[in-house]
Amino acid sequence: MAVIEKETLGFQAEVKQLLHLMIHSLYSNKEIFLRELISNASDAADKLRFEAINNGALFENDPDLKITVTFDKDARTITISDNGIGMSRDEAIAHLGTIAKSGTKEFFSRLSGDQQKDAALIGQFGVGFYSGFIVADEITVETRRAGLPADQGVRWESGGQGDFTVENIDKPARGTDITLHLREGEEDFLSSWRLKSIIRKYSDHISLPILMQKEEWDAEKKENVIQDELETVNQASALWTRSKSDITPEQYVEFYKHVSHDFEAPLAYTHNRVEGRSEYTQLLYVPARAPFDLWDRNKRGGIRLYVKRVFIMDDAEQLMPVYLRFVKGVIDSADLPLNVSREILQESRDVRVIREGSTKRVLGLLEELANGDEQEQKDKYATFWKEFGQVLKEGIGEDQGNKERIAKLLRFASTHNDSDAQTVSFTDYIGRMKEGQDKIYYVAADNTTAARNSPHLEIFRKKGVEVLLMTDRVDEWMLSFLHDVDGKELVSVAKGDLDLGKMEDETEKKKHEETETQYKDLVEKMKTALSDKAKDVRITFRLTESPACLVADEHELSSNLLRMLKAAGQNAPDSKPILEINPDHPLVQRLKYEDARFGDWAHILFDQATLAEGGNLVDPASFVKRLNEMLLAAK
Ligand SMILES: Nc1ncnc2c1ncn2[C@@H]1O[C@H](COP(=O)(O)OP(=O)(O)OP(=O)(O)O)[C@@H](O)[C@H]1O
Repeated sequence: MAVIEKETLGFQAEVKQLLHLMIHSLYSNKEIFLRELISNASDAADKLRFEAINNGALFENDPDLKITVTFDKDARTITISDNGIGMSRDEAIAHLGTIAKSGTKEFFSRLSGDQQKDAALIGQFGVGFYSGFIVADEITVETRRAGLPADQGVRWESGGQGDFTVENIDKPARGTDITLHLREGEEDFLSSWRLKSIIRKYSDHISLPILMQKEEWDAEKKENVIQDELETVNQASALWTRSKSDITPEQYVEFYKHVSHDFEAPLAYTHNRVEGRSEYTQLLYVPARAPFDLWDRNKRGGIRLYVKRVFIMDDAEQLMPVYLRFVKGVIDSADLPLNVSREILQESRDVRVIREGSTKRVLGLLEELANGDEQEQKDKYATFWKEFGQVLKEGIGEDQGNKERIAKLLRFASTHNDSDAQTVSFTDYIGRMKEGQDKIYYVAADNTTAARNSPHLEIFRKKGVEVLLMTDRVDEWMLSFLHDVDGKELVSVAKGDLDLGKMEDETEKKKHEETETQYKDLVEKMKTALSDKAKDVRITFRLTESPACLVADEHELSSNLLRMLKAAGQNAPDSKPILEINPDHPLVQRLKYEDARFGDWAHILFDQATLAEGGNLVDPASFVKRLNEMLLAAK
């Protein structure tokens, strides 16, 4: 091949920013660099094993995959070597000079300059290879991609400032050696004991052997790494294949960090082997924090698929439904063929069985937290709900089979308390239902303040009936799939004719009928005056303080949903609302005797009701003009 000279290239701007931030905010947790580099080495071995399924020659007669960690006190270096897939020149430039991760833009936009907060964000984003620069002021990577000839090795070097160099070298052994030239003051790491204890702490779960030199080496040994002088410092078996009783909680946590690239411990996990019709092992985790790309529904995989312990793919999205896209972990199938592709996964019956089983497992895990008696479980569920509740709601529409289980996991803000936190479940609500109440009431609005101030709530407040506040964007979409819970119909307080069922007694009903007759003429007159705005006008008993409110017809989209659709630039059908007026309000009573200005009054009532529920007026200027005229007329 044509010899390419050594070239100097600049880091992508984001890499420079990340490096700077990392060095300044992760110094209190320096040792994680080793975990990150070992994690990459292990991934590189997984990738080689996978590619070798169809091309055994890639093993180059060296099939025993391993990671070796050595150090040199005099040269002040630590080297992490693997005989995994390695990198070509182009790959080294792309992978070690840019960040090609989803959520990158979001991550940078959230940085605040506050070191503590940013350190947490970096941890969440994942630092990977670049974390080497926390302890090193120079990193040399020597690598050769499996299958390329020995003269196509690559040396990548950088001081972690603005640029790096790449040049071709001879590298007889495939794989990657990463040498860290330690910064002044970091000599602590040049100790066999220290390195071993870090590896045991963070990387014991790695399924390949991690070898370390037993003691300090003299010059001769350094020249030629002698295998006999190396010892394996980890258990070197895939964690999920071990029996639960042999795995410590710390090991579960570290394994999570390896598969998820998260710095924080997970909220909960479930590990089990399924035998019978379908045979697989699952180790699934619920993270404690939403990733930056949670809302990217295309980037949804957190599951690594293995077949009989051989890594097959990352992000195996077919193994989890979209609404559980935050779940991370490993699924190891004994039934799938090793050469399984994403296309085959899509059609496979085995995959369907695994997805159904895993979904049930995750829902079970969430139920354990949600229904747990201990405070720790309650706190964890609250965290889960805050981070992932909105995504879980998608499941109501997407997973008919588990709809009832998911509904029980939902949490809402409610008029039962003054908090905006979503803590009330349907079960809580049903347990507090009033005598004679047979429906679950909710109000949908843009935010909890608007929801609480909705005039539609007045009668509910008066009667002491709880109303759930639906303020998340997905709520109304979700509710179009959820009509009842435990046989109790879900009813919007702003839709259809108000039906309080048995909560209204006979005397009340009779009184209402009489009032309706009294107001018949007024209602007709208003219908004519507002024919271009309102679909209908009617008397209501749902208001106690406000003169009027708008409601949507039973089967039409609510005005809140229409507003959201329009704001999102979607085609929303133009449907007129129904105006309901409160016969007990002095303004409405006065209208009975109004003649000259009747039309103006009617319009003002209608516009007011629109404003009260957070809507926009079609013709605000006319509203203001009418209002001013009224104010002037009032002496
Ligand atoms: N030892 C290695 N062998 C082969 N390729 C490697 C090795 N280390 C890193 N790479 C390549 O460099 C890429 C970038 O690594 P880096 O650790 O920065 O990110 P990552 O592993 O993709 O994700 P994260 O930052 O979340 O750890 C890897 O995806 C991989 O392609």
